[in-house]
Amino acid sequence: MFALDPFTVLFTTTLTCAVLAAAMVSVHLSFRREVAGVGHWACGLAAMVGAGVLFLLRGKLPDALALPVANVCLTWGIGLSMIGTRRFFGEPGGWAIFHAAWTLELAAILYWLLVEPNFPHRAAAFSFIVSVFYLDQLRLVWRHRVAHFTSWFFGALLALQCLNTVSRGVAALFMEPDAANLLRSSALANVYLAIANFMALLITVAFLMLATRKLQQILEQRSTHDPLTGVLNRRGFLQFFGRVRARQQRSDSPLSLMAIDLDHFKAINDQYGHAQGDKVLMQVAAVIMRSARQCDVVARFGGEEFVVLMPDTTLAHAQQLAQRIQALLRDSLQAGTPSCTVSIGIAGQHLVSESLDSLLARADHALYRAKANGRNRTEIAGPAPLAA
Ligand SMILES: Nc1nc2c(ncn2[C@@H]2O[C@H](COP(=O)(O)OP(=O)(O)OP(=O)(O)O)[C@@H](O)[C@H]2O)c(=O)[nH]1
Repeated sequence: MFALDPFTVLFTTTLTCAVLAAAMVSVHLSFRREVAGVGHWACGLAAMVGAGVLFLLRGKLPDALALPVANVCLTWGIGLSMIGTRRFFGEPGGWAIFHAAWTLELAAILYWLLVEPNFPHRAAAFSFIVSVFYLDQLRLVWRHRVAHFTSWFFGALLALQCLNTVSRGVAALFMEPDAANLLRSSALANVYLAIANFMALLITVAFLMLATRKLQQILEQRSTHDPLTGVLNRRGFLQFFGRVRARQQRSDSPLSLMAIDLDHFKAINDQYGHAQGDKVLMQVAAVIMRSARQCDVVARFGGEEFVVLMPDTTLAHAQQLAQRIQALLRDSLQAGTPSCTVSIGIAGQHLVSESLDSLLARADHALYRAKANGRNRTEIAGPAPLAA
């Protein structure tokens, strides 16, 4: 049977936790607004380092002091990672469980260390208490599960760790008294130590993988969306256009494109200020989104111009949508918000070979006509020249 030296394992685990805590602090400082919960994880790891140091100093400090403080630090560490995971998934609370757990742990250790010394009961109490933290995180991962490796990896590790701690608690209560004592080289203590050592590393890495994936999704979203209105930007629009175009070429269905421009927007900015102008832009974007169907692609092409790509849509249907946007904009004016109208140009793609540039140019041309003809109106573009 292989035997692990408990002190060496404890030392490497403590060192690993310290390195991971530093990594978490760095991630937290760089992306605290984008990814929540990393700061709690960093504090949790720091608490675990404190616990590790105290366990390593056993013999040099009185047990009556070192053991209760080390156990409470460890409970804080695991509890804080639970709070961090909750924050990550956007769930508030968890502090009631956290405070109840560490107070219970402190009471249990003081009682079974000083009043009625009993190591198995101490080990069982700690194991069952921290299992609650792992179970809670497992519940969160299940509730927010996504079909991605990181989600399953984190969940599987939490389940394994939960099983590991519960088994140690059960073993402490029902097997020979020293079976769960990590400082004796029993088979169970070896297995528990080996798993717990890797888990501290793996669970933290799994959480970092979740955080990195979230960050990647946020950055992707930022590179393809307009930050003010939340609709697609030009880059995001081009990506969608490629997909819509491929589908359309297969089905040979009609496709329409609408260019929308706010009327006299400069006057709104000048009269009410830039902040009010921004609010108007957001309101117009919301109205367009509300009017469009789920399959339509809405984008802001900079300034006060929006574009809507409508797959499977004839010019007649696109015109109805334009009317709906103008009516909704009239009705949705809020008290205190400057009134605003839009001019719209629509182009229908008759030739599948017509390029996006040509389609946009025709819609823009129709839009200029709408402006020239008095604004707050819709104009339809003429057919594409055959060369396009
Ligand atoms: N508040 C705000 N204003 C913007 C933004 N982007 C562009 N603008 C302003 O939009 C205005 C556009 O003015 P113009 O191109 O003259 O158009 P307009 O006043 O709407 O006139 P017409 O289009 O002819 O009806 C400028 O004053 C820009 O400063 C933005 O993100 N927020």
